[in-house]
Order: sequence, then C-alpha cells, then structure tokens
Amino acid sequence: MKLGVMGGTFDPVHYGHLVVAEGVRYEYRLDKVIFVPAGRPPHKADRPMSGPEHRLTITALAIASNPYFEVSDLEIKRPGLSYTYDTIRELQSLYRPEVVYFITGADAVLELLSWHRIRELLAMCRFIAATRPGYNLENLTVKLKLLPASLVERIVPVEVPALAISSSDIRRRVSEGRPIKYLLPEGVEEYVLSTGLYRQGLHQETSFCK
Ligand SMILES: Nc1ncnc2c1ncn2[C@@H]1O[C@H](COP(=O)(O)OP(=O)(O)OP(=O)(O)O)[C@@H](O)[C@H]1O
Ligand SMILES: O=C(O)c1ccc[n+]([C@@H]2O[C@H](COP(=O)([O-])O)[C@@H](O)[C@H]2O)c1
Repeated sequence: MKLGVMGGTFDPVHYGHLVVAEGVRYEYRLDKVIFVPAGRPPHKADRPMSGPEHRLTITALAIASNPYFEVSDLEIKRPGLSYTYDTIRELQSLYRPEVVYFITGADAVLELLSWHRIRELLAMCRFIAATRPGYNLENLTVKLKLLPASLVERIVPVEVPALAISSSDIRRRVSEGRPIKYLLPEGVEEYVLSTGLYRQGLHQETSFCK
C-alpha cells in the first residue's frame, strides 16, 4: 500500500489543501491520503486556533466526496505537541504501508530543519513538497544544507495548480464580513458561517487546543 499523509492545522481547510492532496495522490498513484488535523502544531503552539473538534469536522466535510481521502483524529487524541515523527510512526504501525509520503506545501517544507527528529523522520517517510504561490522551492537545498544529501533527496517537489488561498486570509475575510465562497467547499463554508467561527477576528478565536 502507498499511503499519503496530509498534515495541517486546517483552520479552516480550503481548496488549496484539496488540490495539493489530489494532485499528489494522482501523480504517485497513492492508495489513500489521510488528512491529519494537527492537535497542537509544534510551531504554532502559542497561537490561538479553533478547537480541534471544529477542525476535525470541517476536514471530514471537505473530503467526504473523495473516495481516496480519509481523516484521522490521531493527533487530536494524542496529548502534547503534535510531532509529525510520532504521527508517521503511529500510521506505519496501523497500516503497515509499503511507503509513506508526507505531503506539505512549499512554505512548510522550507522550514523542515526546525522539525522534531527531522533526520529520523526523513529516513522513515518521503516528503512531497507541493508548489505554493509566494514560496520558492529553488531555495530548498540551500535552506536544508545542514542535512545529508541522501536525506534531502527524499524530498520531492511536485507542481500543483497554483491557488493563492490561505486559512489566514479566509479567517480575516470572515471577520471583515467579506465573501469566502469558492475558496473552500460549500459544506465547510456553511459550517463556518453557521457556527460563527472566525467572526470575532483572530485574537478571539474559539479555543486553544489542550
Ligand atoms: N494554497 C496552498 N497551496 C499549496 N499548499 C498549501 C496551500 N495552503 C496550504 N498548503 C499546505 O497545506 C499544509 C497545511 O496548511 P495549513 O493548514 O497551515 O493552511 P494555511 O493556509 O497555510 O494556514 P495559515 O494561513 O493559517 O498559515 C501545509 O503543508 C501548507 O504548506
Ligand atoms: O513535527 C514537527 O516538528 C512539525 C513542525 C512543523 C509542522 N509540522 C506539521 O506540518 C504540517 C503542516 O503544518 P501547518 O502549520 O502548515 O499546518 C502539520 O501536520 C504540522 O503538524 C510538524
């Protein structure tokens, strides 16, 4: 089995995430892509974010129409910071896949040097770095020059349709009463608007992950 793992804060999930996951699934003929909403993302630990139950629900709504996509609450259930290293280990023992691809956007992959146990993580799974407007993957080898070339080779860039959509822009739009239609799936839009998520602005988001 070839397993894709799409990790993210998903606050909220949007078409940028879905286009990346579907593009990589097709390119690499993945059997399954598991979306893993971060319980407590390590590099955003002191930042307010919506409660995990909201982020899990909207991720499930967003992927419902794709038979290759699944969502996992594994990071949300795990106490402490949500390190990708722990997640991949857990998924490997659950699914016993032949190979795991961790799917990230260019912005996240450019910061890989600061990730927990990055050398071991790169040895355990391959990384797919999807293109993202505003981020240049040509800098990747310079940014990661402290890592052995044999590990950097395990990070593969993939070109996906450029969508300049971000969760932070969507949150800002909601708080300013501007439209978010066509930036994210309708079901997610309805959920966001009906629950009042993001309406009070970034400084008053619903809760911290515990
Ligand atoms: N429009 C996009 N194109 C390509 N990759 C993306 C895009 N949006 C998000 N990603 C990638 O998806 C993963 C999860 O992203 P995340 O949930 O943090 O969304 P975000 O839009 O970057 O959020 P925020 O604006 O709050 O930082 C990351 O690896 C990120 O690089
Ligand atoms: O494990 C780490 O040290 C680590 C550091 C930064 C980011 N990540 C993961 O990378 C994914 C994308 O993060 P984000 O913040 O862009 O949504 C998400 O699954 C995070 O948990 C993981």
